[in-house]
Amino acid sequence: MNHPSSQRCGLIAIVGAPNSGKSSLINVLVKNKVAIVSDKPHTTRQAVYGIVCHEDLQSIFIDTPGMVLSPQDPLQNYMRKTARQSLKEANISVVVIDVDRAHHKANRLLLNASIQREIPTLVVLTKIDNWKDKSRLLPLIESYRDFESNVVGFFPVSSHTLQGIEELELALQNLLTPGAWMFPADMKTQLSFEVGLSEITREKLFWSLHQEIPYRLNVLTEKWYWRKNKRTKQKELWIWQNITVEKEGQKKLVLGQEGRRIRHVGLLARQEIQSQHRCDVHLFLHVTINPTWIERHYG
Ligand SMILES: Nc1nc2c(ncn2[C@@H]2O[C@H](COP(=O)(O)OP(=O)(O)OP(=O)(O)O)[C@@H](O)[C@H]2O)c(=O)[nH]1
Repeated sequence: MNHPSSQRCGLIAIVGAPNSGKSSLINVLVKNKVAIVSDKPHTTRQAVYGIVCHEDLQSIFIDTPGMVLSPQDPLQNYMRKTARQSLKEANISVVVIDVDRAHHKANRLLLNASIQREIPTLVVLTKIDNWKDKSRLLPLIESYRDFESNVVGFFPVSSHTLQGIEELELALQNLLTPGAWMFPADMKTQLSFEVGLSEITREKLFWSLHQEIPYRLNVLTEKWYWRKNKRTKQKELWIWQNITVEKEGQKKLVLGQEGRRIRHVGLLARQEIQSQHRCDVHLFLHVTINPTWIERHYG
């Protein structure tokens, strides 16, 4: 690590409407998968830190849950509070706007909240790979003209093609202020090992299930340990996870016909954990019903 006196550091909140592309952006900025991604809203439930160190600089990106305008249950309430809290803690904010949903009410709400905090605010217009005709971007930026004098700038990007990412990285690095690093140089996220494992399985469930059900379930890593295989002498990771749903019908959907869906989810999760930890993985998934898990967890 460099000498603390030359270090610069910053907590950068990534906020935006649900499904706007916040987690995808963080993964690209961190150059590591720290946050799970899916095409369903409310994939991110808690603040996830993605930490990047470069020369004297440490950027700590906070992935936040999509801004819920009218919370319908304690989980959505918790998600809304988490997004607001992250904005309070941060010293830089990035408001992520999906170009195809540029006028989502959350965008202006978050821009106002960030500007009120008097922290540098960047507007990221993401998913520009979806637009062949880039001249459409100008009228979009124009429609946010009233914020122009209060924001650092508008940054059109794509987390898929990486277009515009370098410009965004440079702008963010220039905003980091002198201060000792908050995390060790080799740390990529604050999530614990077992929460990271649960998130991988939750992502595969989000991919595999239809709109509403993924949101109504939870994954908990109940037990895990490393073991050395006596025959191969290689280390293995053994994991037991519990998937909680609210109703019998949801359990049936998670299991799928003759258990096909849960086996597929298990296979995808196992493959990702194996490639992350470069070892054999044994993953056991169990589904239980608890009609009040959301109230118990978040109420
Ligand atoms: N075409 C395109 N799709 C993107 C881009 N960034 C994200 N997506 C897609 O948009 C969807 C949502 O992405 P996420 O990164 O999970 O969005 P999020 O804002 O973190 O979502 P929540 O946590 O649910 O609020 C996924 O299907 C992504 O693959 C992009 O730059 N281009």
